[in-house]
Amino acid sequence: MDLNKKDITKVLETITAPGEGKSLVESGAVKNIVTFDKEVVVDVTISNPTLQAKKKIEIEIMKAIHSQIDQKIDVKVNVTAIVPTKEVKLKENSIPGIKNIIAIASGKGGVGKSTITANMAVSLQKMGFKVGILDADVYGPSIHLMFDVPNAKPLSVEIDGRSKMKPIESYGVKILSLGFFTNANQAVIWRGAIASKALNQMIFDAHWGELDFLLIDLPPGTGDIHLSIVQAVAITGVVIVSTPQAIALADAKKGVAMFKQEDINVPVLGIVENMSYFTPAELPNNKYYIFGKDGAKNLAKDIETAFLGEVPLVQSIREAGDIGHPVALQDNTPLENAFSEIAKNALTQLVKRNNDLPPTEVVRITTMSGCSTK
Ligand SMILES: Nc1ncnc2c1ncn2[C@@H]1O[C@H](COP(=O)(O)OP(=O)(O)OP(=O)(O)O)[C@@H](O)[C@H]1O
Repeated sequence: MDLNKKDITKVLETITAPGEGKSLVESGAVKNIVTFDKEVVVDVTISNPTLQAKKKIEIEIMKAIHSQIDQKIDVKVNVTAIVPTKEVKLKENSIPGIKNIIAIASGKGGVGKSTITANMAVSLQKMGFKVGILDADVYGPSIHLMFDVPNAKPLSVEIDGRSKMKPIESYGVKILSLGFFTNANQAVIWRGAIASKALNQMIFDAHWGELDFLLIDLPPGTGDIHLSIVQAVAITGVVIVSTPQAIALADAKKGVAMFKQEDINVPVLGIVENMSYFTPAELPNNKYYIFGKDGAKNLAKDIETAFLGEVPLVQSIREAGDIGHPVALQDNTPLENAFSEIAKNALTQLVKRNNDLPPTEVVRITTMSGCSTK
């Protein structure tokens, strides 16, 4: 029996592309099919970069060809992951060299927004991406502490005849934090216009170089700084962090509503649930749902956004943050895996967002009573 491309295409039409709801053929995932005698080579691309996802699709294709055509066919599948390096054309206020800007927000304070930002950055860096963090948390910048560079002072470098601020690099992640410019012992005076100006400088007068991702650690709540940032840069998407506690969820909902507001219109990539349950070190199989169970998961369902994953309340996460060595730096531990799963899920949502939606526009305030992008 001679194989032909048409038969193989028909088989591939019966397989759904991961996370797409369309067939591999319809979604454009099939890049090439070569048939020769009893051999077939299929090249496909998927958005999930994990080995697991690649293996899964490879096996699915093999099984389908064997069961629908012939067991004896020698099937070779080449799976490539499309990483979101496709530059989203930011209409204006883009930062040259930065491909995706992801804001990390929470409604309530202290829910672990900075912890999630730091660990997501490390996970993405470990996957081979170029990552930067802008710590815009005016009320309590902590990224410089979590990356063990508490006293670093960014230097100025000359780029094309202009003086630029050079981010501090730690664990392969480039960092600019309001914490570099404030004294930890003084009350935070970065407020309103001063904070906005400092942020603008850290965004536009910094030499970030080439970055796949710039993560912005926002202050908690839905205040002026958020507005300053959406006016300053076009944010590709926002990740919301919440604990499962009702009061945190209510605030997270407000945060989501702000980003989804027609005039602001920043796509929400999904929700991360932090402090999902407590597991004591001496009882590693026990889970205590201190703040309630599945709250953020249910919220994600309610507001039709993706659930990106959960992180337990574990003493070592707090300790790692305090000593400036994020847990995601560990190798093959459950916590490292939890954070890398969250990073991968966020990536999948980002690829989807970049494929399906137009570039985000910056927000312009036109009247005192509201905002407008026009
Ligand atoms: N999953 C966790 N397990 C244990 N401790 C955690 C966890 N997540 C965060 N923490 C700890 O809780 C505290 C608050 O976390 P973090 O600073 O990340 O929160 P935040 O939301 O950024 O706070 P803020 O509102 O001040 O910006 C920190 O001491 C951190 O180490």
